Amino acid sequence: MSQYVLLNSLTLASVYLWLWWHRHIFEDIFTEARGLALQANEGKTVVYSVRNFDWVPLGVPRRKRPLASVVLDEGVKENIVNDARDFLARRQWYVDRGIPYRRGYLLYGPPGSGKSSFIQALAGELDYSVAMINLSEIGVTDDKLAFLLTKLPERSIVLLEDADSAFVNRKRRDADGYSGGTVTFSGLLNALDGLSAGEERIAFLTTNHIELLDPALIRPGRVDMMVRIGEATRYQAAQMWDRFYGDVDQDGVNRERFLVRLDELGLFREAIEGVAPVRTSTAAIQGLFLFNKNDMEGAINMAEGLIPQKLEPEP
Ligand SMILES: Nc1ncnc2c1ncn2[C@@H]1O[C@H](COP(=O)(O)OP(=O)(O)OP(=O)(O)O)[C@@H](O)[C@H]1O
Repeated sequence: MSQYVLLNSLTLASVYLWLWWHRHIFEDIFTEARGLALQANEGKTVVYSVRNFDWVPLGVPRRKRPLASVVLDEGVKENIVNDARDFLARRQWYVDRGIPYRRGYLLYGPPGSGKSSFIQALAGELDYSVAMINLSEIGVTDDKLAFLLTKLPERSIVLLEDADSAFVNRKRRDADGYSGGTVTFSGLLNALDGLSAGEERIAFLTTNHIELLDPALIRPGRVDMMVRIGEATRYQAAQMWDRFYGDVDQDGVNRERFLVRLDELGLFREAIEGVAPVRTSTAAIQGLFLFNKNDMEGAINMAEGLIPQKLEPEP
């Protein structure tokens, strides 16, 4: 029996010795696995969403969206991209002054104007992932938000969608003491600058309802830059045309016809007192061009469809 125990101990000792001797193999395996994972995600943007109390990749990593594919009004994209780049280059500046290394952006405007698309493209450009939370979702409570922000995936931009819902919830909570299992105003502020906020972070908040937000949000570190991403402008319509038909409309004659048609429809006219201006979204223009792939004439003829129609009530 004792011989058996001795043999077992010797075997165990030699296994440990072998493992210790070859410990670099495991380091190599981990390094290689990490390298392979990085390689697999090269040229891709990982988008994380929340499942229970964790960040999980949403589907497979997407091919990086080129910044050029998001058409914002003149200079808007460049301003934000330059600001983010400048922030990333100034880490030491923040450290030296003991300032939390954080930057916050608020993008607001109507649906379908390219806010989310731009954030995804920016993440790709900076080689970051996107960690996305929809604040209007039931179940995303203050505690959960705070917890999730303590464990953001490495090199990720945090995207807080529907920021206005935190303010709507505050009103609801003030009225009946119940927040309905969603994030409150103080929960959002804590997430942005409380202990859970972490030392290092780029956050984007988006909303369709700027009028519901509280000015307390606009403080350095919480929101440093506010940008309206609005309805399509003439400049954007022209740029989008070129992206879709530029190779077949090299002299731009049809682009001009398209823009004149939009002018006739009153799309870019200034608001006149008492009359709401007619506007359309960049998403709608993209839809029109997708429907008329390789068919410029079709796109011009169907331009009227860009004007939002009022839904008639059912009889
Ligand atoms: N400015 C734009 N440039 C390029 N594509 C756009 C633009 N705006 C909208 N799109 C297209 O329309 C669709 C919706 O856009 P996106 O989700 O980015 O809009 P959003 O402003 O974030 O909307 P929401 O406020 O409803 O979240 C996407 O397919 C996107 O490619």
